[in-house]
Amino acid sequence: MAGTALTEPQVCTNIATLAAEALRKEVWLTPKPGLVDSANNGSHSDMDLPMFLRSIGAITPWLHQFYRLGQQDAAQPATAMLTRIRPAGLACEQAMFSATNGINTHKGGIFSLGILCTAAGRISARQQRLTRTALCAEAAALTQGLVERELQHCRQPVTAGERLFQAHGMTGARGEVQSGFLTLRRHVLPYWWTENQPERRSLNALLRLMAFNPDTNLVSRGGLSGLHFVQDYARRLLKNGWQKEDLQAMDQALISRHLSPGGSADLLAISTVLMAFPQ
Ligand SMILES: CC(C)(COP(=O)(O)OP(=O)(O)OC[C@H]1O[C@@H](n2cnc3c(N)ncnc32)[C@H](O[C@H]2O[C@H](COP(=O)(O)OP(=O)(O)OP(=O)(O)O)[C@@H](O)[C@H]2O)[C@@H]1O)[C@@H](O)C(=O)NCCC(=O)NCCS
Ligand SMILES: Nc1ncnc2[nH]cnc12
Repeated sequence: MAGTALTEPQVCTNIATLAAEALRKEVWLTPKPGLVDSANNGSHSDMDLPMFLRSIGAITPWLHQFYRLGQQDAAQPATAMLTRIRPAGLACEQAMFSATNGINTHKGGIFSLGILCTAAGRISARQQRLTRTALCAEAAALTQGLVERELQHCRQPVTAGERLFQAHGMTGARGEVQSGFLTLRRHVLPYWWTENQPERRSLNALLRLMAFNPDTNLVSRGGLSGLHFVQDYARRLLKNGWQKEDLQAMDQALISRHLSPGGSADLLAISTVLMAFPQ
């Protein structure tokens, strides 16, 4: 799929399929520092590639459901949509947990891709052109005020994201989606075509994500020093040029520190989906 933007009618009915394909492409991509891939399980003792594939199979029907909900409720104001789709989001999370025996493989990915599929449903129901710009703007509209409502006003932090907002002001997945995927639009998508070979293209995009994405997984596992270690390492490789051997060495460095850029892995799948659309 990489390298060719499908014609709009195909894309607007296939975005959920695109998203599932992007998740499978992400987990098979190898070598991914600290992450599950076809070579090893990265910094994870409780996840492997077959588990990720089962998880993707479980959440795929829900990605189609998010698209349909977006179509059905296209006339609803954007700010009303999160409440309307959250039950599907939570049900999708339960489907993931059932497929993984309770392991969190794609919680962040469900949120980001669920919003994106909902956005595509709304745009296509309005007979508007499906573009990266329109999708990112609609995703931002659907999550407007989410950080303020769920993080700034959070009294008792429970999740990593809530704890890290209070400790460091990190907004995680919520902030990324609410900004219309600003990290991707600024640091990843403009550089997508600098690599001609599809595998290097995805690996370079992942490196750019590790260099610039404020990944709450890294901070919840290794503190701010863990995030800065990964960002500095990735920026050095981007500056000096890299080969697969460099990523294999980085993989060992992250594994030895129990670091996993799970948020960046999610955003790699999001980037793959967005790049199937015209600007
Ligand atoms: C909206 C929520 C999803 C927010 O959840 P939470 O309060 O936990 O907030 P975050 O920490 O911000 O995000 C959760 C996951 O999002 C990914 N992520 C992290 N940073 C970013 C970022 N900067 N941009 C985008 N996405 C980001 C990341 O997910 C991936 O990593 C997880 C696997 O890694 P691992 O280290 O194993 O994670 P843990 O199991 O937590 O650690 P260990 O126990 O193993 O040590 C996996 O989730 C990947 O996807 C963050 O983990 C949520 O509150 C919510 O509302 N969910 C309901 C669904 C819903 O609302 N749907 C509506 C429409 S679909
Ligand atoms: N390949 C991967 N390894 C670990 N966490 C992830 N989250 C999303 N994709 C992942």
